[in-house]
Amino acid sequence: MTTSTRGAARVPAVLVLEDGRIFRGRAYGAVGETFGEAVFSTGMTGYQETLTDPSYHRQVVVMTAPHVGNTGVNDEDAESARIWVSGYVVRDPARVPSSWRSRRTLDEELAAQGVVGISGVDTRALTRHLRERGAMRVGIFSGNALPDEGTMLAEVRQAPEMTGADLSAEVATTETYVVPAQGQKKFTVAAVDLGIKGMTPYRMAERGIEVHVLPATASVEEVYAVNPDGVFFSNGPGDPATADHPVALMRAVLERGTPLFGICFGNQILGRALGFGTYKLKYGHRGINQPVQDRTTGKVEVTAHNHGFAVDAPLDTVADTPFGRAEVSHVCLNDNVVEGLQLLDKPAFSVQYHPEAAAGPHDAAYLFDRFVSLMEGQRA
Ligand SMILES: NC(=O)CC[C@H](N)C(=O)O
Repeated sequence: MTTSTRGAARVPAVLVLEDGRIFRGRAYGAVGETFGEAVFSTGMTGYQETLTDPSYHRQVVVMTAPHVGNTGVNDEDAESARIWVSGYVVRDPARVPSSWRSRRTLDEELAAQGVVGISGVDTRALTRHLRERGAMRVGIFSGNALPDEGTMLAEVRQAPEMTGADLSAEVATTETYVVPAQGQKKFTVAAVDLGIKGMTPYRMAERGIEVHVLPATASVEEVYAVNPDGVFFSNGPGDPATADHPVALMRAVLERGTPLFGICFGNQILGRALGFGTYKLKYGHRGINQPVQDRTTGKVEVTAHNHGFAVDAPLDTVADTPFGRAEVSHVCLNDNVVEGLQLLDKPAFSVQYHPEAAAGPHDAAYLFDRFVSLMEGQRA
């Protein structure tokens, strides 16, 4: 059993929002200072997957679940090789984790990876504030001698904004690697890594797909050098309005008519490739309990989300695009945000949420089967 050292718990910490609101608490994880965009996640569980999701790069994640760290940190559930959140905000951290898989406490893991957090925060009040005012920049400062409030606020206001941030290259692989198909190999997919989560190639591999994960900077030639049956565009951090290279790459794939699937950032890139705009949501969707309707079947699914931007596409008309007709295939039932796109004249579709479900319910796993069907259709 692992027990927490809880050494940092006696050190004071302050959370300073860019609009001047301040929350006081205690250090959690590493002691120091950090900056990012304050966002909240409504997942009751799955914190290890959240922390290691590269799409959270440069974001300070506020957990709305009041009790965090209960199952410690294990060696199996990370979605990438490191924690990507720039800061972590919790109300009441577990004092002693309890799970047969736990190897370390969350407090220890955050400290070991140098991630500055804060505990003892009224996360309900903070979340309500972010819902009212929108996601904004934030700083966490911990230590026994903290700067005065004016100095901290000035530092927060100097931190970079999420709008206009081009971050994929900071998180994506620089070398191509292959995730082998499980069982008999049926298809080859070129997956463009914009910040991919580990579960995504795994979901393809378990369907007989050999996945070649390529850097975000991959050229059209590099994509087609693997002789793909399908091309995949991953999730990733940052503002999709900056993703000009992936948009150009995707247009080349659409031109050739290769089956195409995109998740999250990949959905925003498909939106842009088709000529739609993207925009920043007031406070985004993050968590594992978001209702989405698949308009192609009418079915409602409960899904995992992590997005701060969305595609601006017409909800009720079929759009004419440079690649033929396109429609909104999925919509969020909370706020009517576009959650999926599909082309009617080409084998291409995408969703704004996370069918790989890490963490989250498995309702949307059928989307990987849809991708397989597109590749089968292309061979027939
Ligand atoms: N998970 C993702 O791919 C997020 C996409 C994009 N960075 C957003 O916040 O909307």
